[in-house]
Amino acid sequence: MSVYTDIPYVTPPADYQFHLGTFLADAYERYGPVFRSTYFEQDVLYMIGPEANRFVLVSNRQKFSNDKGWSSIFSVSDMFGRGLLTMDGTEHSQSRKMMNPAFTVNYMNHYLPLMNRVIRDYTGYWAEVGEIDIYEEARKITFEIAAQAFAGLRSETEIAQFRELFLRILMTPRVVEPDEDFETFTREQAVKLRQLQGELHTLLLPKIEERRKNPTNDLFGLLVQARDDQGNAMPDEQLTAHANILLVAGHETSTSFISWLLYLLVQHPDYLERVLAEQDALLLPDSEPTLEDIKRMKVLDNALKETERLYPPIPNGPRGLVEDIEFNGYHIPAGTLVFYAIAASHMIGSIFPQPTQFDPDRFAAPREEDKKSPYALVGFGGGPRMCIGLNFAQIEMKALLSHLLRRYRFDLVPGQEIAQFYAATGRPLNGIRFQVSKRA
Ligand code: HEM
Repeated sequence: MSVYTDIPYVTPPADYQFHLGTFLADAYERYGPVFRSTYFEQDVLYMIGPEANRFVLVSNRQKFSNDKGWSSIFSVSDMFGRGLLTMDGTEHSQSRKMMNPAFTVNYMNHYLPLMNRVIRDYTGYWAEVGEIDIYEEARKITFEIAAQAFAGLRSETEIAQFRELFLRILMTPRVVEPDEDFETFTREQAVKLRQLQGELHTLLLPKIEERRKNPTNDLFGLLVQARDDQGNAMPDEQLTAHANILLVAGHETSTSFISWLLYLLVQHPDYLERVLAEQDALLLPDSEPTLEDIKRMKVLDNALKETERLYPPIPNGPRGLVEDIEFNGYHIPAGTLVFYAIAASHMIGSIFPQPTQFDPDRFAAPREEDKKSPYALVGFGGGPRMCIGLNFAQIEMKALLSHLLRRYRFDLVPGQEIAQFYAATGRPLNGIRFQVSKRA
């Protein structure tokens, strides 16, 4: 058994945040499924490929802490409190059990009318505007849907206030403190953050009170009524932290995903034709998709999977190791910061041939490349901690694309520099601009 320091160290190129997946997949070909590197000036251990993903997400998952991953490198708990993404152990499994019923496919019938309404309100005028940045526009839509669905906010003023507070929290810069070797918040910033969190909490408290008096069956209502195995309700702080984390995890990721999905379809007109044929067969031009329609959109489904593979909004799943492990002949000590590498796993040529090519049919029978290698496609994570918002996100994205593609024609505005940039999440760095006209 080799020791930790024997694990190869791979120096990232200066522009690695622009081609994280291919850079790491090349290193995987040279060094195998485990190597050390640096991300955001912090030492990390990459674990790559289906076996590594299964090891982290399923077979040895108790030895990996989400909180020591997400909160140590990206300060998620400092910014938004402890929600599902950053909990561990029993605290996590109890909360997840309480929330699961609000995220099943069939429960999506509760959210679909809201999604359709927000989509229609925000996109109805696009042909008149003529040019849009899909990243900017999709963010407005996903934020509004998430604020209404997860935090019960209704009025424009409340949602605007909420968005403003969120942005101020997300924009609080982290620095490298003299006594630390990684980025963190200064004491002053920590005080400011607590104040902003207090304001978020104050905004949500009346929503909690309303739901205590008059139970509702939206997600926030279900959380307010939920009881753990001992019959205890969640404290207010816990309820707001959950709502905040759902909003953070839920809108940024979908915004980036929608932008790349539209971009890829417009760049591949032959496949777009097939998506349009499917839409026209299922729906009239002005009708709104039902859950049953959405479940039947198989051609669009495969385009979603290919977008997940090529542009996963979360490039790595960070974990703090809480027990020593042995992996691939190495002894890895507790305390190591591990990334299970999502974007890189998707670029392994022996699993996904010609991995940089857009080819949604790789997911159709008989090829089904993802099914032949379980845990190779992990854009939504995997195992018991797989993204709880998977159904919500997929239905929201398919409803939006269905709405847009049946009504509009999209052409890329020429001369733009289009690039994916990865930090904690990925996004098209300069947005993606389209000319929009009514579909003939
Ligand atoms: C395209 C959209 C989305 C993508 C690509 C995505 C991706 C992911 C990934 C990769 C994970 C696992 C992270 C890890 O293992 O460390 C995750 C977890 C999570 N996601 Fe999503 N997500 C999306 C949408 C959403 C939505 C809409 C919600 C809102 C409900 C959401 C809420 C969460 C939560 C709460 C977790 C933590 C689950 C747990 O640990 O039990 N996500 N997501």
